[in-house]
Amino acid sequence: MSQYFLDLIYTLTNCMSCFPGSPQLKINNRSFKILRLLGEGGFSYVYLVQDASSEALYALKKIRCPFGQESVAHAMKEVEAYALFSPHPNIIHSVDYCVSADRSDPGAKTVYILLPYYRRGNLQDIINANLVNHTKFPERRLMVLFLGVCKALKAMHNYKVQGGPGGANSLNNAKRVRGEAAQADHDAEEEVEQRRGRGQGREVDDDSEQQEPLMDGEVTISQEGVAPGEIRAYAHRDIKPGNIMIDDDGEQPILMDLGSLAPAPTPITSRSLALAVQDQAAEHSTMPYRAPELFDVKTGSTIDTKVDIWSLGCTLYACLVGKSPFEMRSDETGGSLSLCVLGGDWRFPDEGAGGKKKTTNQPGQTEDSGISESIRDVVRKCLKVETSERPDVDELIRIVEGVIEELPEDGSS
Ligand SMILES: Nc1ncnc2c1ncn2[C@@H]1O[C@H](COP(=O)(O)OP(=O)(O)OP(=O)(O)O)[C@@H](O)[C@H]1O
Repeated sequence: MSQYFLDLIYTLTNCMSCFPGSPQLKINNRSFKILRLLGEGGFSYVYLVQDASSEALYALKKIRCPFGQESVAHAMKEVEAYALFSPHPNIIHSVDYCVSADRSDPGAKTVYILLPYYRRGNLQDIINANLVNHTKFPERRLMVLFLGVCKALKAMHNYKVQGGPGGANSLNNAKRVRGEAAQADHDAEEEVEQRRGRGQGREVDDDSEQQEPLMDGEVTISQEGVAPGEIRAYAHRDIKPGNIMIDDDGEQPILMDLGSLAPAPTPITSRSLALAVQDQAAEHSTMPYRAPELFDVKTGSTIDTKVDIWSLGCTLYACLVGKSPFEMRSDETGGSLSLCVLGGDWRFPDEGAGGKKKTTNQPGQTEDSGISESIRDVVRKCLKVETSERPDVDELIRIVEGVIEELPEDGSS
């Protein structure tokens, strides 16, 4: 009960808007004006906010956790994930976070994550603009962006556990890296840490809460049992154009939405684990970009980082054509999307069965959607139903670098 009143007081004074309707909120001692809604997902809203003192713009992700500790722990895994790969030029990092109690429902919490704001939007926004304006990505620029996403994935797929005592604990890493990121604001940060020790922050800093025994099939970003310096691979599991922001320079992609991150490989040792992983994929991995092995998880199989390589193939295709290859195919055939994915049934718009170019009404002429053969090959390599036939991220990077080298400068062909 006393904890509830502590939460309530903290909430009223620190985290939520003080007056209903006021577009202001405070996060760990900093005031922000809410400017507008940027986007929303299943349990979250993302707002554009402005620091009241510095006027800097940020994106604020508000994750509702209506089911108490379990859903808070899930949101906290996303917080940890933002710190895990920081700093990386192609992976989003968080600026700050806090957990707040819900005034009307004591069991419910809200996790706020402050993120850098990317004003150019994401790859899906560019795809939409291309469809409306009948324009296309310049191929070289697209492949440079694609290479940046591959590099972000390399950091995840080849992640090395940080060294030092406690280095094998992801939450410790998260705190350490976050501390580094906040050096410029050291005094304020120190006060925030003290505040966390006293009030609402206790919830997020309590390691025991993060280390509860795992249920069969539960996925965490824990690094237990992996020595510092050893590889602890992670799969993003929700690669899609909407999760790739464009940096303000317009050149670099920024991989975001780390809520689906999961350790890899995951050996599927039981039927219940297979179903748990399948359910998790249904919840977190967007269907048209989801790998076939996540639609029908087989006992005895292993789910690994190749799920992201598949999603990369779908993402590249969507940038070239406007839609995921399987959305495209199921629209064409009227068949179910999952059957198209499981059967690897997709093609480029100017191709017929067996990858042969479609003929036009003009005798001897074939259709041409203007996509370079070398780029088509990258898509083909990623979209192999058999996981062992897909390249790993290192091989993919080599292939993409080769493609970029051979492509003419945009606008010069
Ligand atoms: N840092 C940011 N800068 C600018 N816009 C952002 C930022 N983060 C998120 N957005 C916008 O908010 C939308 C939703 O963000 P995000 O994908 O993190 O939420 P989600 O609830 O996890 O969504 P999903 O259901 O796709 O998993 C994004 O598609 C994007 O348009």
